[in-house]
Amino acid sequence: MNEAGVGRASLSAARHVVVKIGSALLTDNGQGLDEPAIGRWVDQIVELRRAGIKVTLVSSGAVAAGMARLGLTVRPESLGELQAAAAIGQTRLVECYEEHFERHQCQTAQILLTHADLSNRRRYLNARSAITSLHGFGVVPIINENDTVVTDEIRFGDNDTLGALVANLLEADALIILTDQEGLFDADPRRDPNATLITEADAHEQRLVDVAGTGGVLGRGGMATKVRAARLAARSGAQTVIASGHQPNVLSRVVAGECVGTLLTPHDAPIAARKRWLAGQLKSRGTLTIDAGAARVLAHQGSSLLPVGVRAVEGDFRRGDLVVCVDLEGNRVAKGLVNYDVDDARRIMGKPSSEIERLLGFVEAHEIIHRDNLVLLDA
Ligand SMILES: Nc1ncnc2c1ncn2[C@@H]1O[C@H](COP(=O)(O)OP(=O)(O)O)[C@@H](O)[C@H]1O
Ligand SMILES: N[C@@H](CCC(=O)OP(=O)(O)O)C(=O)O
Repeated sequence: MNEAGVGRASLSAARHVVVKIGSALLTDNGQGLDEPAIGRWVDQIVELRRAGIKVTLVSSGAVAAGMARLGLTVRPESLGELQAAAAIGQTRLVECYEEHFERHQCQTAQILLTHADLSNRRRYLNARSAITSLHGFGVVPIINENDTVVTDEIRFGDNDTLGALVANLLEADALIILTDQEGLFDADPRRDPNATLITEADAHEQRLVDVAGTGGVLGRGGMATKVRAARLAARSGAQTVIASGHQPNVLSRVVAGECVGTLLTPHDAPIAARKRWLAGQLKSRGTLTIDAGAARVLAHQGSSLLPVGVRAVEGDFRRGDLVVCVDLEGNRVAKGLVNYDVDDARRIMGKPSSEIERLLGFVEAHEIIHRDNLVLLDA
């Protein structure tokens, strides 16, 4: 266990885990769902629940199941056909889980989320309270991306990212990513037979990004999105384990603290819930260019951003929207919720806060972004 209270041993204290099962694993050689394997994961999830651990499942497999039902052997390229395949497959996917959970008299619920659901604070909180209520009823939530309504610009695409954001949303202790490999290797084992397994690392180590490659034919993101997911999950203090879903009793073994797969740990204390929500946001509505002094106090003193530190304003945003702060060289420094509409922000930029009233006729706040609504970005 390290100074942040993480490590294999602490996994045995986990009370809520998010389990993500990837496409590469769920499909039986590309021939539809591997239903017996799904049955085995369900048995393991039920085991965890009997041990008093809440489990939220993030499952891929809709497109793969839909392809099998449509008799397609190649993943469709057109968005419409992919969405159709997902719509057909999602019902089969959830039905399959339901049949297996019913063997244990355990109920399930389907939740389909889009990026917009997690980027709008109200919808985010609604999703959280619905999932929390499901756990209160003893039901296992099964989450997937709502593939039939998303377009390329607004999709998570891979379910690793979705799993991490769900771990943030629910403040889960761990994100367990089950895939078709034993874990993260120091090279893609499908290409390099000498690749060795990384058993444990800080999620933020640069070497992880260097070794994580893309996915296979059925999976979307490969290891690159799993490492990114571990970093996102770390923001709410969750540890991530990447492990093979083919290993017998993998879930119980991970939660028992056994050395299976790759453990990626957070190195910082969890940040406030609101900041975690901010950290998960992908779409910004504008950019504030800030001077060197402002960049310094944001990064080193945890200060709010005042209008006086803003040099330029771009975009089309309203009060409350998410904007990115860049320094004079264009490096992304922070993102946060802005207190003024774009035109007002332009009028007050570079000015002391004491002049806001004279310039606008009202004062919404002295800061252009309050530090509670601001999160720093990794360099
Ligand atoms: N360094 C690495 N270690 C392990 N697997 C890797 C690595 N780099 C790339 N991969 C590939 O990532 C694949 C798993 O990702 P992906 O196909 O997206 O699966 P999933 O659908 O389970 O998310 C593996 O089959 C493997 O070939
Ligand atoms: N939402 C998609 C899953 C996307 C996907 O395959 O993601 P991943 O399992 O992370 O490679 C589906 O259900 O087909």
